[in-house]
Formats: sequence, C-alpha cells, structure tokens
Amino acid sequence: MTSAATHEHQSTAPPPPPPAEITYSGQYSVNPLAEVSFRRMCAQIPAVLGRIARLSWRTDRRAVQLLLGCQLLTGVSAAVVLAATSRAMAPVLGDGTAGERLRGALPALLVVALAAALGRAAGAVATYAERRITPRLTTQTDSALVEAVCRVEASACAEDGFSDRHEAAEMGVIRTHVMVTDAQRFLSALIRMVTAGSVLSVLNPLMLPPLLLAVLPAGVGAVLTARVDYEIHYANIADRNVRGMMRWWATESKYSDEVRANSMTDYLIYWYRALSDRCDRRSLAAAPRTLRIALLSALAGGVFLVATWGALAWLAVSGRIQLAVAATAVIAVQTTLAALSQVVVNGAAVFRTSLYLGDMQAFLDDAAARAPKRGALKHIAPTEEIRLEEVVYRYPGKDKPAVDGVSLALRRGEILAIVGANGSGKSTLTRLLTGIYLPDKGKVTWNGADLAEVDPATVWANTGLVPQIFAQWPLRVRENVTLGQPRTHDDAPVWEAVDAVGLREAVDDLPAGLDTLLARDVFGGSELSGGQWQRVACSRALYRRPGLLILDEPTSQMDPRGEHQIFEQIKAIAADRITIVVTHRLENTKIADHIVVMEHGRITEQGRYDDLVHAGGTFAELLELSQDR
Ligand SMILES: Nc1ncnc2c1ncn2[C@@H]1O[C@H](COP(=O)(O)OP(=O)(O)OP(=O)(O)O)[C@@H](O)[C@H]1O
Repeated sequence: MTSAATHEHQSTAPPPPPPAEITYSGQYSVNPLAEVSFRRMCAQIPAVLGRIARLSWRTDRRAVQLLLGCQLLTGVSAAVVLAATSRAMAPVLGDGTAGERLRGALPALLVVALAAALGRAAGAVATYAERRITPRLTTQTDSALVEAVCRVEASACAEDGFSDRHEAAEMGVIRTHVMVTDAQRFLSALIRMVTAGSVLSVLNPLMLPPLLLAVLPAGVGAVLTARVDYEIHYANIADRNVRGMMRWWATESKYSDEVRANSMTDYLIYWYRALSDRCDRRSLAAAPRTLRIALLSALAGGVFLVATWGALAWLAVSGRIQLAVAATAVIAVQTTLAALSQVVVNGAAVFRTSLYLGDMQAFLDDAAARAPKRGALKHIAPTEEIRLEEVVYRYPGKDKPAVDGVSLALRRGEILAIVGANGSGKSTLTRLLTGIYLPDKGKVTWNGADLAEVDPATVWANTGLVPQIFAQWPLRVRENVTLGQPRTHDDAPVWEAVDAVGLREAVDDLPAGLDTLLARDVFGGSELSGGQWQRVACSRALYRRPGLLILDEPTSQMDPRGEHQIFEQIKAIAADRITIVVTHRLENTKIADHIVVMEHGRITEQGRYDDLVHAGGTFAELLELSQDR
C-alpha cells in the first residue's frame, strides 16, 4: 500500500520548476553592443592587429618575424603569378600550332609554377610559425586571467556581477586560440587582394570599383552577423555561468554520493537541459535575423558581381581591351574576389575576437584596479597584539552589516573562542581579523599598525587558517601540507605537522606515503576520508607556525580521539601565538582564555567558560541545549 501510494505520488507529481530567469549582471561603463558597427570594425582592426602583434612579439619574436616574412613572400608570389600569367596569355592566344603556342608560353608558365609553389611553401611555414605562437599566447592570457582573479581584494569577488564578468572574460581566452590564425589569414588575404587589385587596375582601372562593391555587402553582412552573435553571447552569459557551475557540482565525483543517494540526478539533468535549452532558444530566435542578413548581403553582392562580369564582357566585346588582357583580367578578378572575401570574413573574425578581447581586457583592468593597494607598511613578526576597534562590515548588496561595531583585543599567548548562532558573523569576524576584508568602519590593527595601511602579504605570511570549508587540493600529501610555504626537501617538519594531527598511520597506509597524489579521479591517485582531509587542513595551518592561528570548526568531521588530539595540540603551541577557535561545540571552549558570544554581528556576551556557564545568558542556553538529549 505504502509503496503503491509513493509510486502514485511520483507519477502524478508536477514537473519540477524551471530554473529562474537569470540575467547578466556585469557592469561595463559602456554598452559594447551599441558600439558594434561597420565603421567601428574598420577603425578597430588596425588597433587589434597591433595588439595581437605586440602580444605575439612578447611571446616569440622569431616566430613573428618568420610569419611576417612568409606573408611578404605570399604577396610577392601572388603578384608574380598574375604578371607571369598575363605574359603567358599573349603566346597562348596568339597564332601558330598548339605546340608552338605552348612552347612560347613555357618560360612564363614555369615562373607561374615556381611562384605558386613558393606561395604554398610560405603559407605552410606561416602556419608553422602561427602554431608556435598560439599555445604560449593562450597560456599567457589564461594564466594572466587566473592570476588576476586570485589577486583581487576578496571583497571584490563578493560583488554582484564579478563572476559573470569573469565568465565573459573567459571567452577572451577561448578566442586567443584563434586570434593569431585569424590575424594571419586576414593579413595574407589583404596582401593577396592588394596585389591582385593592383594588377587588375593596371589592366583596366574601371574593373576595380564594381569589384569592391561586390564584396562590400558581404563585409557589412559579416559585421551585422558578428553583432547578433555577440548579442546572444551577452544574453547567455549568466545562464552559461550557472550551467558551468552546475555541471561541475553534478559531475564531480566528490559529490556523487549525495547526488545519487538523494535521487538528484533527474532534476539536475532536467535543470542542465533547461538552461541549455534557454540558451539555444535565444540562438534560434536570432537565426531568422542572420538569415535575412546573409540573403540581403548575398543579393547585393550578386548584383554588383554581375555588373563586374558585364563590364569585363563589354570591354572585351567592344575591343577596348585585348583578348589576352581580358583573359588575365578574368583570373585577376577571380583572385581579387577570393582575396576580398577572405579579407571580409577574416576581418569580421578579427573584429569579433576584438569584442571578446575587449571584455577580457576590461575585466583584467578592473581586477588590477581592485588588487590590494593598502600601503607600504610591513608587518614584522612576532605578532604581539591584534585589536579591533568598533569594526563594521557589510557584504555588498546586503542591508545589514555581518559584523556590527565589534571591539576586541588579543595578545600573544591567548586563546580566543568565538561562538554564536549560524549567520551571527563569526567567520566574517575572522576574515576581518586576518585582513582578508577591510572594515567599512573602525579599524583592525596588528602590533598597532592599521591593516588598511599594511602590505597584506606580510600579514598573511604570519597567519594560518583552517576555514570551515577547506580545499582538498589534487596534490601530493607533502604539498597538501606545505602549500603556501617555500618548497622543502626536508620531510622532518612535514612529518612533525602530520604527527601533530595524528595522521601518520593514515599516510603510512597510502601507496606512496607523502608522495601519494590525493586525487581519486586521477590515475594512481588516492582518496582520504572526510576527517582525514580535515586533519590535513589542520596540519597545513600548523606547519606554517603562524603568529595568528585561526581554526573555524576544525574538528567537525573528526572522531573524538582526533578532536582531543587537535585541542591538546592547540594548547601545547598556544604560548607563541594568538589562537582563535570558532566552534559550535561549546565544551571545546574550555581551553580558551576568553570567549565571545556573537549575535547579529555583535558581541553580546564575553568572559571565561566558568563565568559564562553560570551567567544565564545565550552561552548557558546554547550549552544546555547541546546537552539536552
Ligand atoms: N560571501 C558572502 N557574501 C555575502 N554575504 C555573506 C557572505 N558570507 C557570509 N555572508 C552573510 O553574512 C552573515 C554572517 O555570515 P558568517 O559566515 O560570518 O556567519 P557565521 O557566524 O560564521 O555562520 P555559521 O555558524 O553558519 O558558519 C550571514 O548573514 C551571511 O549570509
């Protein structure tokens, strides 16, 4: 009965709600779409080419020189091919037997063959040079983006739109893969076009204007299509960003238990499809527009092309040009036309790249402007005293402050415990204490110096933090412990940190001890349990021997033995540093010299364990609840 009822419930259940509409929340000072025009394309291309050249030059000078040399050779060979073809036409179309005519044209035809071969070889070498530049250029751009994100003030990441703008900038990195190819093809087509066009204007200047007109509509069409694509790209950024996150969470093996055992798979796939469908719908809605653009530009181009061929026929029939010249003109028109189309197509590609590179540059500039610039003061160990004076901090977009007027003084050798309900501001307070965030009001001082004026690197060289949600780095055990410290060849201090958290036995059991890669998904990698990972995070903080040690729920996944060992360790090393423990297990606060209770961002109670237990306040209430089973 129960199972039938459940089954019925499932089969009649309404479909899950679609994902909420998401709109791009990036904020650029100008709307880039408003700027997309044919005029802008023409004005922008030289600047973009210059930028690509500068970036490439910095990456591999010799490859750039090779590339430019090859472009020049391509142009010269195209000119020679056309000039020699023109020479060959006179004997080919002249009098005599076929053999005599061919013999007469042979020297010119040999030149055509040689020049064409040279052009092909130059093209192949140019591709080789481009392949030498592109991978390193992409790596540089990609690394610059990662570095920019890692180096911004943490508060910038919490701002609305930061993640979307980052996603938009990623497109710039993707376009870097093709930008040198696009630029190279554009230049090569431009050179071929100029050469063929020059030959054509020498044969008859009247031919050139209709030819240019024949390709112009294609150019306008390409820019309009680029604009539509860019518009769709913008409309889809937020959805793509969320979809990317969703994909990672849904497919990451670490979360697969949760996904499977909570039967989330169907909904996640539905959600993923729904987001993809929404992106597709936007693309499909734009398809008729791009079709109209393509048809109209083809029609206009076709009309002018017919005019070009008509002009050529008229010139030949009316005897205004010789037959040999007309034949060469046919080849020159074909060559110019092909080159012109390539100029337009690749010019549009370079232009399109420039739009995405513009987004990337805007993000990089923005990130550079948001890198910490706090002053030249340096924090020098030991850290004797940390003070908070009437500190207020509000997250961007939030109405209420997360920390609201907190004052505290911590001295070396002291252990402080911070307790309070979820969302009361404990973790935010630790971010302010370490200078990860700067307060909106009030100040945080280390040894008397305001953190707003101290180089944060010198502060963070003296901190060790075990956050609530810590990273499980896909690195070897050794690097997982030493990450953030100079490279070491001495394993003794690493083992010391491993012993301090009781992890030696687990490390010894791993296939390669400290050398074991902690990544289950990688061939040869191993995995630790949740509590073992937490011990690794604690050993990482202890290995740093920091002046300020912060442990935010450090033992939430540990067994009682592990928890006991960690707290014993904290007491044993407390004399040399300031220690802060954030915890919901109030029994653990017995080790603290001072306890603060936070509510709604404020300290509402403070004192020693024994005092607070009998004070009849929030601490006593929370303790009683934790013991009421
Ligand atoms: N990155 C963030 N962006 C915006 N708001 C945030 C961010 N982190 C925390 N908050 C908000 O700030 C308030 C305080 O959060 P905080 O994480 O400091 O609480 P907490 O006391 O550590 O909670 P818990 O016990 O659940 O860990 C909460 O209202 C939370 O929603």
